[in-house]
Amino acid sequence: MTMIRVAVAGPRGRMGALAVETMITGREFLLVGVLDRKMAESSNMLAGSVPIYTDMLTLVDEAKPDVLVELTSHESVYPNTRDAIMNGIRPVVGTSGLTVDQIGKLSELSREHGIGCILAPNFSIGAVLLMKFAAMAVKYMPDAEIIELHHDGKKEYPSGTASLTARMMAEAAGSQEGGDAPDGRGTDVAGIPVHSVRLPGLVSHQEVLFGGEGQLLSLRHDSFSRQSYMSGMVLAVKEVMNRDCLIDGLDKIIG
Ligand SMILES: NC(=O)C1=CN([C@@H]2O[C@H](COP(=O)(O)OP(=O)(O)OC[C@H]3O[C@@H](n4cnc5c(N)ncnc54)[C@H](OP(=O)(O)O)[C@@H]3O)[C@@H](O)[C@H]2O)C=CC1
Ligand SMILES: O=C(O)C1=N[C@H](C(=O)O)C[C@H](O)C1
Repeated sequence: MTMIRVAVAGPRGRMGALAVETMITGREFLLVGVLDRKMAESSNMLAGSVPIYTDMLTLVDEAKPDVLVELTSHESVYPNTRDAIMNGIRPVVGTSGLTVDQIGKLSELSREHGIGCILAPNFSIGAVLLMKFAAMAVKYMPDAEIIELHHDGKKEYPSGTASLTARMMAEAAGSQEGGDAPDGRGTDVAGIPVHSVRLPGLVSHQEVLFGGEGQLLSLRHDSFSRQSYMSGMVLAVKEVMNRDCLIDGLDKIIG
């Protein structure tokens, strides 16, 4: 069996640490390096044998990964993903915060280089299904708002999941222009108000509410543990090897 050579960016983070564990234990994968801008002073190895790199070019030259699992921050995700594609490494991007414009540029770059890239703002199957159900429901109940609720350590808002959900809903409703959400009531994403809650005790939760005359439809997904993301991540790392362009969302992979 040929193993997929994987590198993880952001290995000290909540998600990155779990991704490292998953890639080390997965029999199909070989974790060949991690990208960490603040290398530990005491060691240049993670788990005793995985090299820690502080820059992408050295990682590319020395570790030769097939895939980069990107789990850093909204500031680093675009340059890391761009540099990976330009160096022939297939990115699997879990990090939130890419703008529509950046996604467009990455898509072009990916096609130009014939390098697969998967953007997966949420790796959990339940959240992906919620997005698909929301896109289905909005055609019949167009008055909708999104509430995303996360742990208080989350820096960015709205969440990547809520942003993709709103974009999928707008596309399904044929209203990609946006700009309809009233000022002061959440963030307008593609015309859909998104409300962001950050509280201790929460992990990751999302509700999409659809209002109609005398009725309310609520679609909700809860991740109680980050383990909920790992099977989707494994799927994306395998799947990106077979792609030659950018895929925006795991929903396009699960069909
Ligand atoms: N797709 C999905 O299913 C999920 C996605 N996420 C997303 O993943 C991202 C990370 O989340 P989480 O792990 O909770 O965040 P954390 O803040 O816990 O971890 C992010 C890590 O990335 C590091 N980092 C930042 N910039 C760089 C860089 N340029 N190179 C290397 N490392 C860097 C940070 O370290 P430092 O700043 O100290 O250098 C930190 O250790 C977020 O955008 C979040 O929304 C989270 C959960 C699920
Ligand atoms: O930061 C998190 O925790 C999460 N981030 C992703 C997002 O921004 O949607 C995915 C999930 O919601 C957890």
